[in-house]
Amino acid sequence: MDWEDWKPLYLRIVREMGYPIEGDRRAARILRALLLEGDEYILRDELAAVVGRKAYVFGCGPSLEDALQEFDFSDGTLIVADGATSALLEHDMVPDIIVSDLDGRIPDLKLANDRGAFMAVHAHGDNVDKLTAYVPLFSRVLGTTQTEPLDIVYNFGGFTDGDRAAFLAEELGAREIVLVGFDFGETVGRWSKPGLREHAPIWESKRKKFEFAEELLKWLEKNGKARIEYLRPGP
Ligand SMILES: Nc1ncnc2c1ncn2[C@@H]1O[C@H](COP(=O)(O)OP(=O)(O)OP(=O)(O)O)[C@@H](O)[C@H]1O
Ligand SMILES: Nc1nc2c(c(=O)[nH]1)N=C(CO)CN2
Ligand SMILES: [Mg+2]
Repeated sequence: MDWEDWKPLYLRIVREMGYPIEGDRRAARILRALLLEGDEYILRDELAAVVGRKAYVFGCGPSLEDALQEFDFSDGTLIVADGATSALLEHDMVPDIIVSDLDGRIPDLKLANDRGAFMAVHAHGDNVDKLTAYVPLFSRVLGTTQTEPLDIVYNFGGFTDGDRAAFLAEELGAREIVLVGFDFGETVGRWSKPGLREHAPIWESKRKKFEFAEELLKWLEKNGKARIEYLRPGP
């Protein structure tokens, strides 16, 4: 997605969420500097080579666990939103790509990365401390931003880790995107935050994030090239 197409959506998000744009810009510059320092960064084409025609994108909704038990995912690229990494590892699956703003369980992200997963690490105004602490731990890292892209820090569109993972899949060539554990609704899945032991009732800022994520996925369905479907486990 071009920055010019993304910009109006982004401006609405920051206005409604109350994020200072300069904070997001600064985070992108810091991520860029960390990537250049560490020399473990990758470019778009290297990540595109990992994405097949069919991609499963795993969110952290409460249905994730049942879906992992019920379905077979061997015919597509496995792209996880952040904490969903831990759920896949518990099912002896290693994601191909982790899309994260680094608020998942870092030891699990690191384990999956050591086992071959590529990282798409997102910079925003509220995760600079996490970027600084954890980016140097990882290999094969592609940087993303939600403001203007920089040379090695990309903006494929998308806001939350989940919908951003779908935008990344589309941009890197997937033409069938299957969303797993994308329940949204009133309950935040337990994989969403390292501190959560159980699924939790939604809180206000998360509700706003879910609203944008759903809207953006509808936008992608309408304007993207990929067919998007939701996979839901049986009752
Ligand atoms: N019910 C749900 N509970 C949790 N995540 C969900 C749910 N439904 C869909 N998702 C998707 O799964 C993703 C999980 O990622 P993660 O929990 O790290 O959130 P995030 O985008 O980093 O937001 P936050 O900054 O609030 O943690 C979300 O971004 C969201 O798009
Ligand atoms: N500034 C800012 N940007 C974000 C944030 C956040 O908390 N602050 N959370 C995100 C993950 O959903 C994506 N983008
Ligand atoms: Mg996250």
